[in-house]
Parts: sequence; C-alpha cells; structure tokens
Amino acid sequence: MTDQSSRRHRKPYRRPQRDPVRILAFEALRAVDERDAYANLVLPPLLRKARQAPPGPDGSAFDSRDAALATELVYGTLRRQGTYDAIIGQCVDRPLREVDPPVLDVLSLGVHQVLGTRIPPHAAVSSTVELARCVLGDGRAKFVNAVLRRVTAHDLDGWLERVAPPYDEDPEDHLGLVHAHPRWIVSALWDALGGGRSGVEELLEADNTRPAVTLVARPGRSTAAELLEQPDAEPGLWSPYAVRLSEGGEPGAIPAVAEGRAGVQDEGSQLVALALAAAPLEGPDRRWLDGCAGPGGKAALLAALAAERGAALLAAEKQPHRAGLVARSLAGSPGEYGVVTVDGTRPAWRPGTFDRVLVDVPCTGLGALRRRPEARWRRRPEDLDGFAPLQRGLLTEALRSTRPGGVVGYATCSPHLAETRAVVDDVLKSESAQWIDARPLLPGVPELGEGPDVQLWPHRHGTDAMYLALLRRTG
Ligand SMILES: C[S@@+](CC[C@H](N)C(=O)[O-])C[C@H]1O[C@@H](n2cnc3c(N)ncnc32)[C@H](O)[C@@H]1O
Repeated sequence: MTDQSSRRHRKPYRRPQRDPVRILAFEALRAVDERDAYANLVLPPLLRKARQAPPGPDGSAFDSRDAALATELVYGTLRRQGTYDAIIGQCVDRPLREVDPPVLDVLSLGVHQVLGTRIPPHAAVSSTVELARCVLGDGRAKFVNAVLRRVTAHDLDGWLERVAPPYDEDPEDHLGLVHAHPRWIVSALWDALGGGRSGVEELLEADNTRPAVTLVARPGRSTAAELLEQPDAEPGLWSPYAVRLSEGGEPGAIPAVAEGRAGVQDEGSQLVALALAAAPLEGPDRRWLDGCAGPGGKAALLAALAAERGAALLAAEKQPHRAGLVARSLAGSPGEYGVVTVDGTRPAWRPGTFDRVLVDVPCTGLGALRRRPEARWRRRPEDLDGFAPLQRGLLTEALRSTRPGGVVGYATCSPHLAETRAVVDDVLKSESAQWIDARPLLPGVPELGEGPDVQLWPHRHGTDAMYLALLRRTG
C-alpha cells in the first residue's frame, strides 16, 4: 500500500469533546488522590470557578444541574472506590497498582457512571473515553475504552456476585464489597451496633447517602421559625433548634447564617451540646468549658445556651488556626466568652475550675462517613492507637478541671468501641466520677439503647453517629 492510499483509509482526526462536568470531576478526584485533599473542601471552589467560566463554544454555561451531576460523580466514585477497584481489577490484565493513578481515576469515574448512575452504559462509556482523550491522550483512551466495554458486560448486582464472597462464607467481606466499606470498618461498626445483618446493612447504606444540610438556630440569636422561612426548609427531627434544608442550597447565603446567629450543624452535634447543658447540677452553674472547641460548632451553641442562664463559656483549642475559627464562630455571642489556644492535656487553669465541661475529642470520624466520601478508604485501624492516649488524656484532664458535683460530657464522632466506652471505662479506673444516664437528656429520641451513655446512628436517627457519655465529678 502506498503512503497515499493508507492515508486515505485512516479515520480523519476528530478533536476530543471537552465536557466541563467530567473534567471538573476528574480534577477533584486527582486532588483527593494526589494531595490527600477532602472532596467536600475541594469541590466548592472548583464549582465556583466553573460557574464563572465563559460559556462554551455551543453557548451553554455551567449551571446548577451540571454542578449537581459533577458533585454526584465525585462523591459516588469516591464512596464506592473499594468496590469499583475490585471490579476494575477483573477487567485489566495487570495488577491495579501498575495502572497509572490518573488512568485509574478516569476508569473509576467511568465505572461509576456505568454501574452506579442512570446514565445509559453506551453514553457513560463514550463520555468517559472523550474525557480520557482530553486528560490522558488518545493512546490511553483506547485502554480506557477496552476496560469499560468489559465492565458493561454486567450490571452492578452481576459484578457484586462475581467479586464479593457469599455472605455465609465471609459476612464482613461480603458486606464490605456490597456496601463499599473496608472490612475492618464493617467489623467495627457491627460490633458497636450489635444485632444481626439487617441493622448493619441499613447503617452501611445510610453511610452511602448524602445527608440533608441541617441548620442550627442559636438560641437567643435566631429561631427555628426564622430559618423555616427558607424555601425547602423543614423542622429538624429532634433538636428544637434544628432546621433541615431538603435541597441543600447555599446555606452561607441565608442572612442568619451569614451573621453567625445560625450555623450549619448536624443534629447529632446539637443533641450533644443540649444534653450537656441540660444535665442536672447542684450548686453554681456559671463556668463552662469546651475543651476541644475547633472549629467551634458546639462551642457556639453552648455559648448561646450559657448566655441564657448567665454562665460564661471558655473555648479551648490546641491548634492556633482552629482557635481562630472558634473565635469567628463565637463572634457576636451575647454572653461572656473567651477563646484560648491551649493543650487540653496540660491545661493552664486550676483543677476544679468549671461547672460543665465538654470534650469532643479528636477521633477517627467513623461516625461521619456519609459526609466524607474518601475518609473510609484513607483511615487505617492503626489510627486508633494514635488517638487512644490523647482521648484518655483529654477526658482525664476534663474531669480534673471540673468541680466536685460538676458535669463532663465526653463526645466522639465515632461509634468505634475503642474510642467510646473503652476510653470512659479506662479513665474511670483512676478518676473519681460516676455515670449520669444521658438518655432522658435527649427527650423524644428513640432507640438510645441501655445507657447510661448514648450512641446516635445515621440509619436510626438521621444524624451522624455521635457518642456521648455524661459523668459527674465525685471527688
Ligand atoms: C472533633 S474536633 C472538635 C469539634 C468541635 N467540638 C465542634 O463541634 O466544632 C476535636 C478538636 O480538638 C482539637 N485538639 C486536638 N488535640 C487537642 C488538645 N490536646 N487540646 C485541645 N484541643 C485539641 C483538634 O484540633 C480539633 O479541633
């Protein structure tokens, strides 16, 4: 064949089509993968930039439907990463670790569209191949095309039958692959929840569902009624100060939120602050401490509650920049308050200074997996060992900072038993304190277990899985 005839038969070159939604989703995945960024922090500026960009060649601008699709693609792909990796592993002829990370990100985005959305498979494949041509080049786009065609051979259930062991053979691995959680997290959640298969499946599914945006009307500064004037606003489920925005929207644009009279806060966090404030107390009730205050959500609610009864709140935080966030969150609080940068395991105040103390300690965050789609794949069981001494140290000093008869709330945003009951039980071996039954202090909230501590759950209460133990200082 002459040069001329081969040229005649070659397909004419066609430029790849740039799809701003998929390019944005790819950029977000790269940031999460390369820089260990959090998707919930990376996405908003990318979406803002896309909205401000000039319209494309066809005259279309990036609108709210594009933003919703990009968000769903990023969150869905990250959340199901472990399951998608197992499926991709069956469709490539080499170990996954030998596939370049950007190629794997494009493949995962494609698999999510094929198996996890209503986008028709052929459209999912062709849009992913176009994305690959834009961000990886034509050569690697061919590889993406070949792999995704293999993925389209089955639907998600078909693939799960192939990659997950039967439940009876290995329940944790089965549930981990079907509901996209690492095995060790399935085990830990199951231990904390107790019970049989259906409860843990409901919990794992709830972790895969994005939560509604919940607002708190800070008492004395705003009211739920004011927030309910927003379109798509509904009363919260348990907290009298909570309002849910079913459409999410832009909470920062609501005047009460912009002015700090209200905030964005999960109802579980609201309940923790409300229960601590409602715990019965004899004697003075003037000095409150939030010993782990950053970024200041619970501190702002506590400050408002303290102000209503003439008490003062000290908000302590070890990290200077997070102490700055606390100061911002408390700005405009009506009562007396202070913010200090301090290590709560070596406090600067005298023992027995406070009447009520909250320590909402650093933890694995396994109770908030629905908010952080990538977190479950990043956490390691060894992380628990890192938090253990700090959690014990902070609770010990919180008790020592409290006067006899005063109340301490120990809270975590993790239901892992090593971070909840085990910490409290250990500290009670050396500190003088007794349990307070926290359940009556969350009025109307069902299924709080046998007490005296409480564990909230996304699938039961629609909240993050917050844990709260209330203790009274006795000596
Ligand atoms: C789970 S967060 C608290 C969330 C906060 N209560 C809220 O509702 O916004 C734990 C906080 O404890 C802080 N922290 C970590 N070690 C600390 C220490 N030794 N002393 C005081 N704060 C500490 C972390 O920087 C982090 O801001």
